Amino acid sequence: MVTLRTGVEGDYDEVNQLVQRAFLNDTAGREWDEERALFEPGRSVLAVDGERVVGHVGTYTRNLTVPGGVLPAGFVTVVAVAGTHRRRGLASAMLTRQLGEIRDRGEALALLWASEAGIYGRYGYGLASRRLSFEIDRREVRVDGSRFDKSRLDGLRLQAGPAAAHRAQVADLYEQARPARPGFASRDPRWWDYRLADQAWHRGGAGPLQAVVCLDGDTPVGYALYRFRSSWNDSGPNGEVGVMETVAATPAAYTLLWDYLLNVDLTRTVGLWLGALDEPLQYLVNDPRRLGMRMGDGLWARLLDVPAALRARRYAAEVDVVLEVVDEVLPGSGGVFRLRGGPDHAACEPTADQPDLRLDTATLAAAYLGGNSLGALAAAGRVDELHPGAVATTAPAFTWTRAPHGMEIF
Ligand SMILES: CC(=O)SCCNC(=O)CCNC(=O)[C@H](O)C(C)(C)COP(=O)(O)OP(=O)(O)OC[C@H]1O[C@@H](n2cnc3c(N)ncnc32)[C@H](O)[C@@H]1OP(=O)(O)O
Repeated sequence: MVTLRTGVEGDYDEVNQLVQRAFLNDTAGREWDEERALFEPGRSVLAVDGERVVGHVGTYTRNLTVPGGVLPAGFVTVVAVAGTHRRRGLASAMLTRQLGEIRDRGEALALLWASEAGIYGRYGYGLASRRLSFEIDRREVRVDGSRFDKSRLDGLRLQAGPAAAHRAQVADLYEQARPARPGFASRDPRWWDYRLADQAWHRGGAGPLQAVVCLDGDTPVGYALYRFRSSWNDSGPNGEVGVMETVAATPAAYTLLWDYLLNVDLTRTVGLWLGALDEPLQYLVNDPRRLGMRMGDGLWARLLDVPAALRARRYAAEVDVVLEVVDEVLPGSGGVFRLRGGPDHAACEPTADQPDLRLDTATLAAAYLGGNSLGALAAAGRVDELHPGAVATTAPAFTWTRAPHGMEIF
């Protein structure tokens, strides 16, 4: 008989074996130091068959940036069920229990990256951000100097080297940028160990992790993390630059960093898999079509305490609306709520007033980070307009200056 239990410290190795098998990974030669340090056993739900671990869902404790605010969230991870025990409801049982536990800790939302996009909608998760990936034929693309005032680059310089050598500068810059970008997550030292992990298997056939830091005088104002992949063919050099993340405090720093990344001798391709939907690069180059952009799904969000989540963010325009939120998985998390918000305030409480809009919790989650328009969701039939005109007055408030950006898989 399969039962569920909370994880304990000694579970890591068996859980990890289960997870690696479920993800079809070849584990030969891999060490797990960075991943092990992130394991929060008391936040894991395990399915056990006798002594054997046959299922697992995990949660990390981190803070998430939302439009105009930062809030604690449950970062859901390593969901796996043994091949011998699938399609009998184990993942559903673990994921539902986990959502209740996250809510009981006072975290207003859960967040995850989905291995397959068909899995999580049934549990009330909505696709809250999308990513733009780039595969750039770098010889065809250049930063277009005619599009900006080149004098803004005066005084900037670059330093490049192994990422570990630049860790302090990179972490400081990320920390400065984090509160302003919805989708960014807090990174304590364990998360930096994980982010900068550089064993052979982390490299995926490319070289060691590199950093390039942009300095204004002596002040760091931006960085990029990347790897080179050396390659040659009959025509000569065919190397790649694989960009992991770029963070810049100013447009000038961003411009100089990309100019550097696009101009590495002996490379032909520059790739960025987890770019933002509003990645400024697309507005900076001579030939955006050659950036090889493709859209994919990003962060999935699940609201657990609707009023707390709606109070935690700010709104691009003044809004006063009554929302009926339908939650069939966790009925206690749904209800009718009045939201009053604006660029510098937000209040949200249950109300007995008549709703203006009715939507399910996954639809509200999809709009929550500002990455999807309520108008577009309404056009898909996912929002019922109970008060004429309520979509048009509410939708602008839920947008934000920048698109939500999930820059790292957790
Ligand atoms: C946040 C993350 O970690 S994402 C990683 C998810 N894990 C993986 O992809 C690893 C490989 N896959 C697995 O380990 C398992 O197949 C899991 C965890 C995805 C599902 O586990 P199961 O115990 O089989 O799921 P369970 O039996 O509870 O099924 C729940 C529902 O999800 C559906 N489902 C399961 N897997 C998938 C899928 N890959 N795509 C679409 N639907 C799926 C089932 O059909 C079922 O639907 P229903 O409610 O309409 O009947």
